[in-house]
Amino acid sequence: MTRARARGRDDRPDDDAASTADAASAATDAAIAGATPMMAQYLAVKRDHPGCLLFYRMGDFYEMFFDDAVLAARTLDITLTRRGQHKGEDIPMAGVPVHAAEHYLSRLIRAGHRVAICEQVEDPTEARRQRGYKALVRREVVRVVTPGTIVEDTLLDARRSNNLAALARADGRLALAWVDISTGEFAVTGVDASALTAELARLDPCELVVSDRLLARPEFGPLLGELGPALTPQPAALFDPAAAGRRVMEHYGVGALDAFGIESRAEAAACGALIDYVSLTQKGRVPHLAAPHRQAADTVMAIDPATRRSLELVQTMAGERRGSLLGLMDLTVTGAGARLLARRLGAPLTDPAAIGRRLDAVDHLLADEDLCADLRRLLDGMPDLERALQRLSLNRGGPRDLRAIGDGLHQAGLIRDRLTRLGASDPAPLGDGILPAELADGLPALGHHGALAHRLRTALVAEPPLLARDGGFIARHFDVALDEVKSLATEGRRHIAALEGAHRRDTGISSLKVRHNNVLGFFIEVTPAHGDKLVQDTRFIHRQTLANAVRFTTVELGELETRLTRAADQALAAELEAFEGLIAEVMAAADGIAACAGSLAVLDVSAALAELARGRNYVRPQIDDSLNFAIEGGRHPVVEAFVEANGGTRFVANDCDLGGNGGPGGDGDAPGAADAAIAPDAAPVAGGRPGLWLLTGPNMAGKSTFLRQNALIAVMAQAGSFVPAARARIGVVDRLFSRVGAADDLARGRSTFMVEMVETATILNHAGPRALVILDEIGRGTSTWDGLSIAWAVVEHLHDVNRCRGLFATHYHELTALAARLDRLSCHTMRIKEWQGDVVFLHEVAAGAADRSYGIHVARLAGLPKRVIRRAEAVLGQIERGEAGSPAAKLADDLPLFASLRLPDAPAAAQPDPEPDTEAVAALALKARLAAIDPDDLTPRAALDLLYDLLRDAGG
Ligand SMILES: Nc1ncnc2c1ncn2[C@@H]1O[C@H](COP(=O)(O)OP(=O)(O)OP(=O)(O)O)[C@@H](O)[C@H]1O
Repeated sequence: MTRARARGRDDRPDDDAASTADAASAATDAAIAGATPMMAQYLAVKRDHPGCLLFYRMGDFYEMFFDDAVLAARTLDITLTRRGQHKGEDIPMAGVPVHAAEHYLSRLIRAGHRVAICEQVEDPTEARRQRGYKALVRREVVRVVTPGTIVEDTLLDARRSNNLAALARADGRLALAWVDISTGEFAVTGVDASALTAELARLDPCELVVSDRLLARPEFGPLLGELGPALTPQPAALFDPAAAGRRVMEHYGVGALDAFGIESRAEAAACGALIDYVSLTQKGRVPHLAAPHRQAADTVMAIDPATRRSLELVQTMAGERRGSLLGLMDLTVTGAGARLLARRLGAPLTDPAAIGRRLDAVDHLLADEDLCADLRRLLDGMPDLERALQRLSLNRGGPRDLRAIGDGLHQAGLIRDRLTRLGASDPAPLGDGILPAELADGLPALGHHGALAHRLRTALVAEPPLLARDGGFIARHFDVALDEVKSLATEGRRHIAALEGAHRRDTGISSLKVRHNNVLGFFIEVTPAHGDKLVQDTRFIHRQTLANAVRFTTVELGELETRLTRAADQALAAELEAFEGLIAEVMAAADGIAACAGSLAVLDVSAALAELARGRNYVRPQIDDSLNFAIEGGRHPVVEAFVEANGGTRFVANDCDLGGNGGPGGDGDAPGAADAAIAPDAAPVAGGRPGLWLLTGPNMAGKSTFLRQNALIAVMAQAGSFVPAARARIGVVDRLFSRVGAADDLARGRSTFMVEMVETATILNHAGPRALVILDEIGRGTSTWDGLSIAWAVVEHLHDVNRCRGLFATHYHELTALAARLDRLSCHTMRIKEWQGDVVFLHEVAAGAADRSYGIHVARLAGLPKRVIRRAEAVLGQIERGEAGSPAAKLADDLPLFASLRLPDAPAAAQPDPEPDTEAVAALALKARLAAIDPDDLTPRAALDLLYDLLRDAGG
């Protein structure tokens, strides 16, 4: 469903939508009436699946007609042709071969389309036998492929979740439910309208199902419309809370929703709508889904979409995983581990005890290097249990998935053995070798599957084919009857070889061969030179003459073939029966297998984070309920890796202390209720510092890097990872805001400055005392005075109203004057050294304020022409010299901003808004222009032109 479609409904009442749908349906009915039987069947199926491209099965092809064909030809770059006529007009047609359909499907889905797969549901020969030569084969849609309902490996990214979400509203409350069909995870949460975009940004669903009625509401339509092709409107009836609740209870066979912690009718509606939608697209077949897990709204750190983007948590601004925080941190060795790590990083926790549990596991595996290495070795190459299970549960799996489950469960047993062996053979570095809860709790799920693993591994050959219909996947000795049928087939092949030998002897043609193809079956082939000889021989029946071969058959060969085919059919039927039986055994253990897969993912993530901490020298953060934010020797994880990988200088570590005096519960050193989460060897880090740092310093000195690294450290720590620092103590951050770097949003008609202001407004309206706010160069996108005024007021607001922890980087050095008045604001600067007229960036953060920006120095480094640099230096010199008592100072004096500096207690609204002194501005500009002239550089002609210009500008 496209954005245009979704948008189009925004301002349309439901009745109109219904009447449009009725009109479309009436038009289709009329079209069906005049069509050939096949076209009538096609049009009827198409009518029943609005909004979908229809893949209509014709023999070995899926064919598309009319507009579908035109669209598919354009998207897939395939030939657009014609097939017959409809109402006197050619029917456009495009087709894709069935064996390559997945490839084309993936491209259509990625392009935002939905595809209904319409299969032949009876054998064409049977149809003709029953209903005559012209009988039309029955066809049905067996599945609707949408971005959120795919499970095939070729269509999925192994290391990314594929969330399908549903948004519901009931009794004025909103709820979001989401499921990853490829893994079976299912969760639901209540959500505030104000937090909806943040929540959707976290889940990053590839498809969002929403009722058309909700979409028609002005407060949701445009907002959700921005999700573009991922939006799937559905009739409001799908979201009826009572019916949806019943659907959930039915699906799980429970009598009440309390078992899942589902609290509101909106939550029930979202869960039920999701199950219904899956069932609709899978034509009644719902895959294995874990029971919905209810996530309380405040258990994860809220991070809005702009912050996620600017911090490049899971992908860079350019959309790459490489170069993002996840790209750096992801040392997992399994797809399930990678998906779990991405989820954790996207949703850092806020409960110190839960974070501590994760950190304990990392700590343990960091200390026990052997265990960590063994786990990673055993996990490496582990099949994707979750996804194999889901494919099997949807009847879309193959023998390879069954074998994957057998191998995965077997490997899980080895991992369990290795974990329980701990203490007996290991030095047990943490004292007694007892596993931390995060790892120990997963142990039971890893066991108990030995018998099933053994059965699957003995039933299936080591490398089975992808599709069951190809046969040849059941191992020898698994089924005596099958072995017998198979030996018949093998024997038959021996008989054929013997027959070939006999015919060669009889005819004296040594080049005679018995061959096989799909059209003729088995046949005898000789070269044309020997053809006549066999034609004369009555035992040989002529079948075909080609340029370089003549083909025959014999009665004996025909009989042998029949015996062989029968044996092969029997063998395949027996294999398919065994296949179904094995799937049933796997599905009976589905919950246990899913739990096992979950435990393996946790182990993979814990071991990967331990490996990361070891390799990069990260430390365990101390997380508690205070309002501290004390980082000693912090580093930017990604920039550090980049600087060091490129043979540059070492990354300079910096402290950041936003300790929380003055805030609620904000005693700097009191660890609060979360002592359990504190690392055993951690000593308290100094607390009680002001909450807001104003950071000034030259361009390129490392301000943005410093800002970002502190935000990233908070994310990493609360996601349960060690952090790049010498020591870190963090009172949980409940919301993270970052406005770093500028980007315009032309698609939404917003300029760079507008985007900056919208994002700043979000922060000022939502940041509470537990938030961490990172603001970089607010106000730079407009004129100097406007920008400075805005930055000034923003700092005051953050300090007085939001009272949050924050870092504010700016080139407006004038802001440092605020520190005298705002007690929680302290000034810091990036240190540099001036040496022989050059500037050396030390990348060190120190107390104090910068006096200049050295922008011209950076411009020189960037290679601006010498002439421009000289001119810029002259302009700057003039402006700086003119500061005292000059028109510039007068101008500054007149501005309301500085007036408020002089009278800090006067309410801002009471200040008059004097007109700027335009004459002073003109005089200043003229002076700057004159100072920038280098007479030796001018030709006589240019000098004359300049003189005329100056006279004109001066009004002469
Ligand atoms: N602590 C550090 N140690 C080593 N190199 C650093 C450090 N911080 C920053 N750098 C290097 O300096 C470069 C510039 O840093 P950054 O973009 O943070 O500067 P900035 O002060 O924000 O600049 P601007 O004001 O121009 O935006 C980085 O790309 C990085 O290579």
